[in-house]
Amino acid sequence: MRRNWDESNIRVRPNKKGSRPRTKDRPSYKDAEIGRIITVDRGRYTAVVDEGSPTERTLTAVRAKELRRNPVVVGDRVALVGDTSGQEGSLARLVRIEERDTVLRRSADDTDPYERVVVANATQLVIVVAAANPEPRTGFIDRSLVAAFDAGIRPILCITKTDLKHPQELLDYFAQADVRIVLSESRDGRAPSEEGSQGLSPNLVETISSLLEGEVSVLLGHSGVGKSTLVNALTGSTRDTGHVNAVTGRGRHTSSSALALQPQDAPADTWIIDTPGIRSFGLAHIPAENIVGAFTELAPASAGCPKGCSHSRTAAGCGITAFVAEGKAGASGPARLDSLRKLLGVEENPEVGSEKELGIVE
Ligand SMILES: Nc1nc2c(ncn2[C@@H]2O[C@H](COP(=O)(O)OP(=O)(O)OP(=O)(O)O)[C@@H](O)[C@H]2O)c(=O)[nH]1
Ligand SMILES: [Zn+2]
Repeated sequence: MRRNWDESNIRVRPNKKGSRPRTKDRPSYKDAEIGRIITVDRGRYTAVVDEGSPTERTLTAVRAKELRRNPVVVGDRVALVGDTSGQEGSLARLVRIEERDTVLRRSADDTDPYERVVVANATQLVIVVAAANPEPRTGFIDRSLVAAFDAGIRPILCITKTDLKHPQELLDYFAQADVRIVLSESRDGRAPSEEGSQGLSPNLVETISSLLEGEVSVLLGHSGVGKSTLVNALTGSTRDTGHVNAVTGRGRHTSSSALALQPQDAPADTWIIDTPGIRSFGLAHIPAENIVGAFTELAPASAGCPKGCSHSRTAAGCGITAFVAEGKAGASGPARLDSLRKLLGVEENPEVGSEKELGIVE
């Protein structure tokens, strides 16, 4: 059964005439201020109101009863009432979640379709992997691409540590796929955390910054790939203190699973959402056609499949299988199709098919 935590699941019962509920059931909160949620921490929400205006404030809020069980997540735009001064000790009341443009979701794993909203209103998913140390895993990247496709947000693959190794295999693997790839490396080939290292070059940081400008970008990556290095270079903050407008005074590693940061000198609508608690996406809630759809170079070939085709190795008349066999998906076609089958759960060889790398933590 598909269960949603999304607000779309909560329906307001129409009154007898079938019209909208009476006004008295729908407080309008005309004086409410609209803010963006930047952290969620044990029932306390941190929001920035009036982004980019001279009166920009970061404030703490608690949810109002009328929100019922609707989760409020990082990236949400919310209506706030009560004490919205943002002064120390002040507490606002969060009374409404504005309609979301996008919703990035995940399941706990690939079998339990119980899904959660990870981040709202993101426009890009930046998948960060290292060229080496740790070795990149295409399965993880493909899985993340599926999550982005399902959410309708643009994926960007950022390959770090290219000073250690040129990521030729990865570039070949994604040669036919519709995904933007950015390479990042430290200037002098030394780990940026090393004493005396020159870190990332200003040009590189500028290139990446321009990709993020005006976007709400979710950064996702395994531990050690250089995500903090990147976030720090982009936001001008230092590790563990990376923050926004220096107002909340909280470190990066709160118990929250995501945190929105604002790069220095970026337009007010530019946000980077770091996801320290999320290592990968379970895909159980995603329909098969969206898993196929994320494999952009293979998906069109599914038009030639019989109805309900599993796209497995033995599926009769599978258009994708034929497309790849004819070499039309390029040299990486067979490897991409193997990966697609794993994510679809139709890989006959369980040795290959088991994807036990999820390691999702909260
Ligand atoms: N050679 C090289 N090392 C890098 C590069 N980027 C990051 N590193 C090093 O890789 C190590 C991990 O980088 P972090 O930025 O802490 O990685 P992270 O992904 O944030 O890891 P967690 O904080 O564990 O989530 C550090 O020693 C960095 O200095 C790079 O481009 N080249
Ligand atoms: Zn097929």
